[in-house]
Amino acid sequence: MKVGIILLFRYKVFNNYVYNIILLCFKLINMFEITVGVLLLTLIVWFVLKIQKNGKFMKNIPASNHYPILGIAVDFLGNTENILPVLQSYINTFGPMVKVYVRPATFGLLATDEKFLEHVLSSNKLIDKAKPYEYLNNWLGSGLLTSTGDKWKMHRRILTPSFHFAILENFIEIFENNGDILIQRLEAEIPKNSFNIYPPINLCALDIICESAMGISINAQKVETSDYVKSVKLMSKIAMERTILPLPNYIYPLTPNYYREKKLLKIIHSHANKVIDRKINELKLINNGNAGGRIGMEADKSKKKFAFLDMLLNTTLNGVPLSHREIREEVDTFMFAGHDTVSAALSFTIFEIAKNPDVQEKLIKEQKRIFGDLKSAMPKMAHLNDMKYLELVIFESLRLYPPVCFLGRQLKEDHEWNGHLFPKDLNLIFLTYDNMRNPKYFPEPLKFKPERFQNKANLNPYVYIPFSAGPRNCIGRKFAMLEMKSVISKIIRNYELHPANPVHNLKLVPDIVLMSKNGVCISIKNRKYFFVFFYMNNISATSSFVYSCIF
Ligand code: HEM
Repeated sequence: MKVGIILLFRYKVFNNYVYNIILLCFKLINMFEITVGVLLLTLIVWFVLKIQKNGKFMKNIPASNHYPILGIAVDFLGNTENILPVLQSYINTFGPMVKVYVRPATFGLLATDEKFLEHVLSSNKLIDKAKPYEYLNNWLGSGLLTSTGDKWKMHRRILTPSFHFAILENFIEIFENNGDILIQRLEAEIPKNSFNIYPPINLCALDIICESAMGISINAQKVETSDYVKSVKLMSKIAMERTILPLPNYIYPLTPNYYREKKLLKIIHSHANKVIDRKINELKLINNGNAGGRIGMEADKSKKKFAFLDMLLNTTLNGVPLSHREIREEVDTFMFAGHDTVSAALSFTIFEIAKNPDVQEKLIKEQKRIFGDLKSAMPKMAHLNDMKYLELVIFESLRLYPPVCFLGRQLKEDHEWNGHLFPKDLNLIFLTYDNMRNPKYFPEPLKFKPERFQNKANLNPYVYIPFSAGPRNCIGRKFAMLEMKSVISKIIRNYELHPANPVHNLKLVPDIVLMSKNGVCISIKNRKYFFVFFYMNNISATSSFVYSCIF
């Protein structure tokens, strides 16, 4: 072709100018070919070296089936509904530790081995979160859930006192008041044979986290502006979709999810900013002596027991207050972690109570023992602590439907354990959902049996870990337990819970937090009360043991 062009030039078909342009094009094409060649060669060398290096590690650990380039992503078929069954099938087929190929020449380790879980989760060194947590970065930044190293340590130390017993005790009134609004809203559902309990509970949990931890009432249950709630759901879904199809970050901006995420983040961040601004204004008023004390903040400043957002706004590190961005990242983190997990746990627990009349009957006897016939009693901390059977019911629900189904860590250096050598950068995925359904520890694992928690022999602290374990366990676990007890106690004192008609089967999807794709449907009737007192002393004693094991 080149010769043809030279001949055309000779016979004056082209002038000099055109000839130079054509030659330049050829040079560019040559350069492009060389560059592509070099890149391909580098890729092949990288691939071979990586495979050789990988060969050193995890030699005796079986690998799941995988496909070229896409790895195990093909098994998920792009649908988050397939995540749990697919991962469980790997564990069932290959055992409690499985190598899973996530990208060409890059594998992760899927594990349910409780000894390995204990080794990693109890470590003060292995605290870095796995790569997929990065997909939350645009949303949660480096808040407590996603951060690591010194920043995480510092923030965990600052925030731990805001979940102190004395602070939580003040929150009970908030749980109760918002529970009352929920009870009123549920009245409209009485005539229905089936309704989804998740949305009203979700709004109630959002009101509770905003009013307690943030100290700001947003009245989500009354005004029903659920843009924030909807955006959180979609953001979680997007992050999970990115996890099962891990495209390189530079390709992400070419996908529709990138643009969806941008819109959602605007809504979510502006919600967090509004909460912070309102709080700052309120603090200014208080400092000017124009407002009284608030729930969630101890009157005596010297005791330094502030609720969460007061704590963040009052904190200085080396004399410098936290930046607005740092505060917003923590507000986003706690708002999400504090309402979505609890909404899931509450809905699934209520679903199971509705399905199991014997469990409901025992719960009611316990409520009557504590409150007599008082539907509208306002529980105090002592009452909530006394709800031992309800505690067992919540434990059992968290076992079957753990709002957080897996935990992830990344190794920052090569690591040896039990004769296995694990490479630096390896992502570890712990499928705790499967641990808590393991028949070895929980016979008849799919049955809802709260009494199983009376038997302490069943409780390996690294098998039953709905709130994780070790230094990175859930900071809000006591808050969550109290909130759930308060809300469930109120619901069952006011309503009889029944299964939906037609029967509703959950479709579980781990969109970061476990959800049911088709809702959590039940039906309710007004509860008719009879004056009966009942004592359940034996249940009280054993469940105290379970409680002390977990907390
Ligand atoms: C039933 C309710 C809840 C469940 C099942 C739950 C579960 C968990 C789990 C499993 C983790 C570890 C996550 C990981 O390692 O990736 C975690 C961490 C966390 N949770 Fe919860 N949680 C609940 C409620 C709450 C509440 C109410 C709050 C706040 C008020 C909260 C705030 C957090 C935070 C900030 C972290 C990160 C802690 C750290 O890394 O230091 N959670 N939670």
